[in-house]
Amino acid sequence: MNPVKKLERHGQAVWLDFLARGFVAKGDLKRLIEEDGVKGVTSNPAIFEKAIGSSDEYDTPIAKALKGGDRSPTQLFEAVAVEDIQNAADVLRSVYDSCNGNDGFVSLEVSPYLAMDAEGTIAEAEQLWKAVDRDNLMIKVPATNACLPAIQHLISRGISVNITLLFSQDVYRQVAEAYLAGLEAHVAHGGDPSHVASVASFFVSRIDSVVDKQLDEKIAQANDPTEKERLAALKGKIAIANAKMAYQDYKQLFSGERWERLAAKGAKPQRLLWASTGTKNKDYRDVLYVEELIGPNTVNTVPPATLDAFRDHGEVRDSLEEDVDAAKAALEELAKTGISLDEITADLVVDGVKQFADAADKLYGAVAHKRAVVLGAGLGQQSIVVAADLEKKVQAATEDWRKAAKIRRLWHKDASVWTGRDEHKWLGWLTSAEKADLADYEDYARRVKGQKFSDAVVLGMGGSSLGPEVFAKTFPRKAGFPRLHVLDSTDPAQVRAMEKKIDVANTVFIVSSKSGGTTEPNAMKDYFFARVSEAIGAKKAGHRFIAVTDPGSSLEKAAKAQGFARIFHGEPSIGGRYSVLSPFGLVPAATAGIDVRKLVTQALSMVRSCGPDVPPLQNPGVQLGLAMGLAGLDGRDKVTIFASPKVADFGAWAEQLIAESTGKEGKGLIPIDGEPIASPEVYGNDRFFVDIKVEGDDDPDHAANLAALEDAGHPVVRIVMGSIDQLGQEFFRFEIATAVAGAVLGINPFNQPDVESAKIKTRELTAAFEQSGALPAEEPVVAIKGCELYTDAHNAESLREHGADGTLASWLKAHLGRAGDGDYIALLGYIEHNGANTEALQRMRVKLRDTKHLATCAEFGPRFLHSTGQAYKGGPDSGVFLQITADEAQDLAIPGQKASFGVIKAAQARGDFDVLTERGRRALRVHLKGNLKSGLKMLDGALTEALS
Ligand SMILES: O=C(CO)[C@@H](O)[C@H](O)[C@H](O)[C@H](O)COP(=O)(O)O
Ligand SMILES: O=C[C@H](O)COP(=O)(O)O
Repeated sequence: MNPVKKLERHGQAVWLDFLARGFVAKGDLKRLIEEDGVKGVTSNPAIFEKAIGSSDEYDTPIAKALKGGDRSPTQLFEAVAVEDIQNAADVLRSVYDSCNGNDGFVSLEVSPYLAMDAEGTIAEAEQLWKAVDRDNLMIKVPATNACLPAIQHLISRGISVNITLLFSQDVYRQVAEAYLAGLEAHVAHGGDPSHVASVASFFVSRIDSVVDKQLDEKIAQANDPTEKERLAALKGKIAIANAKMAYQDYKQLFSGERWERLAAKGAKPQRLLWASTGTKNKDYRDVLYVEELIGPNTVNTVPPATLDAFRDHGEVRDSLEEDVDAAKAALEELAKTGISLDEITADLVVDGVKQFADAADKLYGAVAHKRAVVLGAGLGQQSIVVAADLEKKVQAATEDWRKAAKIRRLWHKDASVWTGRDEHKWLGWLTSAEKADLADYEDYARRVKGQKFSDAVVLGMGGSSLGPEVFAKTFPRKAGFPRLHVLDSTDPAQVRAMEKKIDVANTVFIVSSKSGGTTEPNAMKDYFFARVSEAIGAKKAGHRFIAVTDPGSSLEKAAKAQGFARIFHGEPSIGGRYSVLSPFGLVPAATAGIDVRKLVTQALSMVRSCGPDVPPLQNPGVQLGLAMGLAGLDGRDKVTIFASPKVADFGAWAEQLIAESTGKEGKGLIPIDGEPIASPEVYGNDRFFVDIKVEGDDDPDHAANLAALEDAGHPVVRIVMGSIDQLGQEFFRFEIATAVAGAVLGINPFNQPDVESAKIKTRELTAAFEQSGALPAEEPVVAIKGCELYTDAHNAESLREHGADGTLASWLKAHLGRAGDGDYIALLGYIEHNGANTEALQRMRVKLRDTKHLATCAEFGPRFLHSTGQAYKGGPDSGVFLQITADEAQDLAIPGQKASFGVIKAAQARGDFDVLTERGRRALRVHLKGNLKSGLKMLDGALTEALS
């Protein structure tokens, strides 16, 4: 008779420690049931990893699962695993029925990531139990300290449990106790225990692997041949002895009064299941861990190779209760050698969890990859090319992030991923897209459309304006909806220009401020509220205003008092620069008629791609963040962003995110946005290039330049969006990447301490104005025809030492001469942000870059104060700043305020400059007198001279 089948007569059930889709589908499982009397199947993360990860067998089922809509790797894995388990359970159903529910089980394990989390284990076990929905299912739960209560709880709910990763006799007793107590609770709640089954999976061969190794070490150290022999005699014996002793416990635990009470109600004993029974040591019989553990009411789950071997040459005898005394003696003998089985078994649990987590990482990585292949262009594509040394660092960090489960910890809001301060309070953005109330946005959009507004203007700064600005500039105007504009300035000319651009009587204003207390949006609100009141009457003016602000802010109070049409609440656990996929971005988007449902649905695909279940290697956000952060640590800290015409404004949003998040404590990344691409000679070795384009935005010259940069050894990241509808994906990719880069740099990416200090300085200056009617007087270090130069004594002295005298060019030359390798030069213009002025600054920055071969920034104040300003003040001391201010051609009063827009802007420029100089930064202010256009021309000329 087939030896496998013979085991049945000895009361032992053979289960198969293997599962794969085709194996069940092609009838192989059925054959083993019929021919070998196999009575069950066990699966574990390693088994699924082999089945799914190492074959293409699951490509079609995964693609099919994705047809119904995108899903996370966990959901995809569960979909295919549940189907596999159901199929196996259905094949085993006849066994289950013929054994009266005492056998014929198939086991599915909860995620090994939850091995230390009882609540998570319970939730997942209950969900899997429901999803598989088969009587002959067992949910596998590890026998960790944390999960013992979960075992008891699940049993008490009538869920059949296979307890896995069991090595020690002591823990086994606790597991049996959990089962008994769980059954008692089940009965107490009126449950029928005859429907509950359980096995305790006692791992065998792994014990010998470790014990034998330690014995070998001792044998090598021993001098006495008898001692060597004594030690050698224990090799290959301990795992079996340990299992035999556990079986003796089993007999005790499942007899006696307590048990009889449960048995009388139909309870089944929790059988011991021998797991890890494939022979690892080639010197041992390949059927060792089957032959030596045969006994009634037990299970042995064997891998296919062991099953084949046993069928071929296995010998059956009642071995489990043979020589129990010898087993006991072997364990005592082992203790005398100084090898601690308790320590070994405790370590094996930890190691077992790790092994399964490693397998799960591989499994989820494979599923994530298959998902990405199926989604194809539905997901923004990313490629990262870096030089070999940086690549090695990225690889090492990827492995470190995997081992330390950092992406899961990030999603679980574990502040220790960063500095361990209050980062956990600022992670609301991880789930903001998922929580978006799409029906409400759609309803709101319909109402906006109904009003037939000509324009919509967002009044806000930084995090409250840069996202909406990308929407406004990326999406074409939607018929029937207002044209979306953004105003983020206190520059009088800019405010006036916006007023001219719109039909004030027919415009909806979105006042956006998380804190509600920011100076600029409040000033802009007061200004336009007065203009609208003039146009349509004070009573109705509020109907044209919407507020987006965090609950309870001063803006909310004002909005209520002024009768705003609607107040949308932001989420206080989201910092401004991470808020674009929350009402701060989505309200303006909906106002402009952008399909918010599509935007969010698309964004969620990237959320899933960067999710906790996507290991670092396959996680695009983590990969980008690691590369960016590690390049930064290597001195390539100028993250230079090229954005193709269709998403040209993306860099302005990304630079705030990167600069404000990372630029602090003297560390950080300096984003460089808007520099036109050039050939490699003009760049230093401090660049990290990120190129983002929309499919179809092809420019062969740009592509050739980028390829040349890559060839020259610069790190180059290429991101290709399938369409502008994928914009939300890119917002999220960069958010995760920035958070990851922040962790690499060792800073808190969610605060902005130096933005606050400039705000304080500005408030002090405007308060002085309110009191005296003028800003405190200041003396230029030199007044030249057409301009005045300002700086602090320290900078002035240094500049004079470097040759600054009576001409603008000499001061510029001295100032720029202080910039060396690895530095950047920033032009900070407190002037109208318009086409002509942008062109003027761009001309100057390109000249600077091409002559000095340094990175350059061209920014407009006060907008950049809420963005890159953080890094300029708080980041690395590598900036050389040229602030540009100008006479106000025509100031603009703010209704109800003493200070005008011009005064506030001047105070902001001075506050900004004071903080820069107080921090010892290299800074010079040029104040242009008279006509701005001529002033900028003069500055350009002086710069050319200074650079010649
Ligand atoms: O726990 C059960 C069954 O309950 C098994 O699936 C168990 O995970 C496997 O037997 C082991 O993981 C296999 O271990 P090993 O042979 O790799 O040491
Ligand atoms: O980036 C954020 C800006 O400083 C604006 O802040 P706020 O939304 O609280 O007005």
